Amino acid sequence: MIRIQHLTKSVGVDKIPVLKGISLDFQRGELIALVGASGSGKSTLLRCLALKEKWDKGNFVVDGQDILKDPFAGKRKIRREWAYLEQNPHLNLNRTALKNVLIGQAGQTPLWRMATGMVRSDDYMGAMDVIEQLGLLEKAHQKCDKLSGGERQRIAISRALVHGAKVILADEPVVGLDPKSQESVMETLKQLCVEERVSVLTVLPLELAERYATRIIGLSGGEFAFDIAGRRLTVRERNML
Ligand SMILES: Nc1ncnc2c1ncn2[C@@H]1O[C@H](COP(=O)(O)OP(=O)(O)OP(=O)(O)O)[C@@H](O)[C@H]1O
Repeated sequence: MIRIQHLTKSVGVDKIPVLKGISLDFQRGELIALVGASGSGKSTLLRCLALKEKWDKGNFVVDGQDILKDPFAGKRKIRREWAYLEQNPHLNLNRTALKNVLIGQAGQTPLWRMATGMVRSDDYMGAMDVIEQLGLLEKAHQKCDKLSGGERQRIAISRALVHGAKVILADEPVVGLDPKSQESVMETLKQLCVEERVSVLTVLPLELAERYATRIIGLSGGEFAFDIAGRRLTVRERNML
């Protein structure tokens, strides 16, 4: 289980508070959508959870391990087991989809492997299995510059899974994609939650949140406005954002 308690974060020289005491528990297999107005703190929350931003205060416990108490061990666990997906995934466009999946990102892979691109044959089989599971088998040997936005996002998801992600943090993973690609990325994330018990915490537009998420959290001014499961938002909740 993942437990976040009283996460606070302020930014800039004036120490403007962006997250004001966020507390959240979540379990394996949940697909949680974060919704909220621009500037409400959604990206900052994901970046704090990915340990890409320093927390001002708060507790962060994952599978019983206190992540902030021993920052070295904590960072290692989060880097190994949590994947942070950005709107435009960082892929090496001159390499094939398969190579991108195999080689991984900084922090997941030894530097020599990133530089040389050398991989073991066992790893090939595992990566191809995941690529097939995500419906991209025929694209595996294509260079990433030939892939669509949705395919690139699914390659980034494959890469996260091959490198052992148990939790995926995704910041607007479908922004700029056509409706069909949006659907394929969202179906992929949903399938991972149901079948592989991966947890996904993602910033989404409201309509996709209502369609795909098992839980919707509304953020307003750095605080949770609501946290609902198994239903659509009421008019009152929509007005809170
Ligand atoms: N490093 C920083 N320095 C100054 N202000 C920052 C910094 N990082 C974030 N902010 C401010 O904090 C607030 C929250 O930003 P954040 O990116 O988390 O919002 P968001 O909800 O993800 O917005 P959007 O939907 O527009 O991406 C914004 O007002 C932003 O300008």
